[in-house]
Amino acid sequence: MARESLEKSKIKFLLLEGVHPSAVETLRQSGYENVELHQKALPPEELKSAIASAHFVGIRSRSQLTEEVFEAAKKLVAVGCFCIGTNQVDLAAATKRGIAVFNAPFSNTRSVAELVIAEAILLLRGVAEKNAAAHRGQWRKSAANSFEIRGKKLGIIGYGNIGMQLGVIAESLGMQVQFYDVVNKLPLGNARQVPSLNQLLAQSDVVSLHVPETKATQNMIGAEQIAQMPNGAILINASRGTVVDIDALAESLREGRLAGAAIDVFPVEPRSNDDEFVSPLREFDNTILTPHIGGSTVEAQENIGMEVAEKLARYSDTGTTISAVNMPEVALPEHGKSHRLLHIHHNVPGVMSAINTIFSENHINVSAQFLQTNEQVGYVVIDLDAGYSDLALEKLAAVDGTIRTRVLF
Ligand SMILES: NC(=O)c1ccc[n+]([C@@H]2O[C@H](COP(=O)([O-])OP(=O)(O)OC[C@H]3O[C@@H](n4cnc5c(N)ncnc54)[C@H](O)[C@@H]3O)[C@@H](O)[C@H]2O)c1
Ligand SMILES: O=C(O)[C@H](O)COP(=O)(O)O
Repeated sequence: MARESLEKSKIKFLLLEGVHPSAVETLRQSGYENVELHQKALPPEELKSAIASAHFVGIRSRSQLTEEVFEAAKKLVAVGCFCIGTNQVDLAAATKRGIAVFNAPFSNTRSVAELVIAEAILLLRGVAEKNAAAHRGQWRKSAANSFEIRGKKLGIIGYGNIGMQLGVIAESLGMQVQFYDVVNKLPLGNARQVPSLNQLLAQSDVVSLHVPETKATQNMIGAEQIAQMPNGAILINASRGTVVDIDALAESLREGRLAGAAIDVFPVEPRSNDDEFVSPLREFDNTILTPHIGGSTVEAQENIGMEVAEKLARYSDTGTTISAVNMPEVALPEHGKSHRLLHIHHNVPGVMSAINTIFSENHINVSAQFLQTNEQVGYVVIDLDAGYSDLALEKLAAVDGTIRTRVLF
C-alpha cells in the first residue's frame, strides 16, 4: 500500500520513446518541471531502474509495462500511453496497485485512416511493385491489374474510431464500405455491417484491420481467412502485429493469391531505429512495409503530447480520472482550500461504510464526496477541512480493502 503527498517539484515524470515536446511544455505549464526524457524505449532492466523513482511514466507502443516492471515501480501513480493502444501495459497489474492508466483514444485516428487510404490506392495501382522495379532500373508501364479505387469494396474489420473514420474517407472516394465488428455499430454514411468475418473477407476487394490486440484478435487473419478472400484482393494491417499470421500472408503472396499487402505493425518489431527489421515480407515488391508509423504524424504526435500530459497533470492535481482505461472515471472540480483525500480500494462490500464511519466517529466534516466504481475497484474522493486530513488519511489507509491513498493539498 502506498501513500503520496508531494510538492510538484518532487513529482517525477519519466517520458520514454521520444514523446513529443508538447508533453513537456504542457507539464511545465502545469508546474511540473521534474521530467526525465528518453528518445527510445528502455530495455527491461534499465526500465525497472528508471521507473523505480518515477511517479508518472509516459510511454508509446514499444515499452512493455509488465507485472515485473510494476513491481519495481514503487512510487508510480499513473501511466500515460501517448498513443491509442494500451496492450503493452499489464492493466491488471496496474489496477491492483491503484495505478491509473491513461491514453489518447483518438488523437492519431485521422493519421492512420489517411495512411490506409493512400496504401489502398497505391496497391490497387500496383505502385509498390512498379516503384521497386523502377529503383532497380526496370520500366513497367502497363495498365494490367491496375485499378481505380472508385467502386471497389472496402471491408473494415473493427469499426471503432479508426474504422469509422476510414469508412467515411473511403466513401467520399466512391468506395463501397462494409464492416465486421463484434459489437453492433451505427454505420456511418452508406456503410453496412456484415454478420460474419468470412462474409466480409469473401466480398471485399480491400480488407483493412482496425481491431485492438486481444486474445480474440490473435492471428484472426491466418491461412484459412486469407483463403476466403477473392483472388487479387489486398490486405492492410495497421492495427497490431499479432492480428495477422505473417507466415500465412507471405505464403499467399508467394502463391500470387493476393495482389498485395500493406503492413505497418509486426509480431516482432525492432526496439529502436538502429535495429534490423526482420520479416518474411521483405522479399515481396507488392507489399508496402512501414515501421509502425500509422499514428506518426507531426499533427498527431503534438496533439497526443498535449492530451496525455494534460490528463496526467490533472490526475496529479485534482484526482480526475476521466478517460482512464482501468479506473472508475471521476471528473473533479478544484478543491480550493480543502484537502482532498483519494482512496482507491477493492470493490467489495463494507469499504464505503467503514470509510464513512471514520468521518462520523471522528466528527470530521466532509465538504464533498465523489464515488465511482468498476468491477475491480472503487475510487472515492473526499474533500475536507485541512486540519483533519492527517488523521483521516491515517485511518483511511487502515481500512480493509484499501489499495492506495493519496492526499492533495
Ligand atoms: N499503426 C498505428 O500506428 C496505430 C495507430 C493507432 C491505433 N492503432 C491500433 O488500432 C487499433 C484500433 O484503434 P481504434 O482507435 O479504432 O480502436 P477502437 O477501440 O475505437 O475500435 C476497435 C474496434 O474493434 C472492435 N473489435 C474488438 N475486438 C474485435 C474482434 N475480435 N472482431 C471484430 N471487431 C473487434 C471493437 O468493437 C471496436 O469497434 C488500436 O487498438 C491500436 O492497436 C495502430
Ligand atoms: O497505439 C497507437 O496509437 C499506435 O500503435 C501508435 O503507437 P506509437 O505511438 O508507438 O507510434
